[in-house]
Amino acid sequence: MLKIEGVSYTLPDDVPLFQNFSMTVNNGEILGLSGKSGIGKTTLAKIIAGYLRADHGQINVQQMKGKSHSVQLIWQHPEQAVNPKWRIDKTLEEAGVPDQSIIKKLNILPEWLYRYPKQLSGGELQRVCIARCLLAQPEFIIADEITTMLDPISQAEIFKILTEHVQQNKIGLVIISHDTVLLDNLCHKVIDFK
Ligand SMILES: Nc1ncnc2c1ncn2[C@@H]1O[C@H](COP(=O)(O)OP(=O)(O)OP(=O)(O)O)[C@@H](O)[C@H]1O
Repeated sequence: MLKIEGVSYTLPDDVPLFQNFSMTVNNGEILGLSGKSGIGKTTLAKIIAGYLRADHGQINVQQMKGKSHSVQLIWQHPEQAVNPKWRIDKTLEEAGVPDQSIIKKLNILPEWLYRYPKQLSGGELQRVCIARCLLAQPEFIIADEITTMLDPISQAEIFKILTEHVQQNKIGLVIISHDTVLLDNLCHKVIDFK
């Protein structure tokens, strides 16, 4: 279980962004998080994944597998989430267990492995980032507007793969999106972050 309790965050210029936010994500649960632009969804995602520290409150992960990187964030902009000097094979090797079934499921072509990130399209690179996340065998995944650069068919494919994988592996998934229809279709529960 991932428990977020009473989390508050203040921006560097002393403006409070959000206060006393709580939510719980169970293993195998798919939870949607919507809310207007600039309200703080990405900031909350960074706090949950450990990239930012909250002013107050707690993030508790009750681990089933006891792994150190139990919460993984999939970023909105994949080109900002990878080392531009590493070829794709190195990025994937660093992630963890080299599970070829995940690479295949995400349609990552063998020829991509020897390229650098800028030699892939945004959508192709996002598939690599999703594979990297799954290879790390997280217990919880935060997917922050991960398909904004994809056409509707690719978007549906990506979410089908991701939601099937999390259900099969009892991973908790938080999908952050402005697309409330998408969230209603995919999630067990949707929270309006306001
Ligand atoms: N380092 C920073 N310094 C100052 N303000 C920041 C910083 N990072 C984010 N902000 C501000 O915090 C607010 C929340 O940003 P955040 O990216 O979390 O919003 P969001 O809800 O994810 O938005 P969107 O839906 O547009 O992606 C925004 O107004 C943004 O300008």
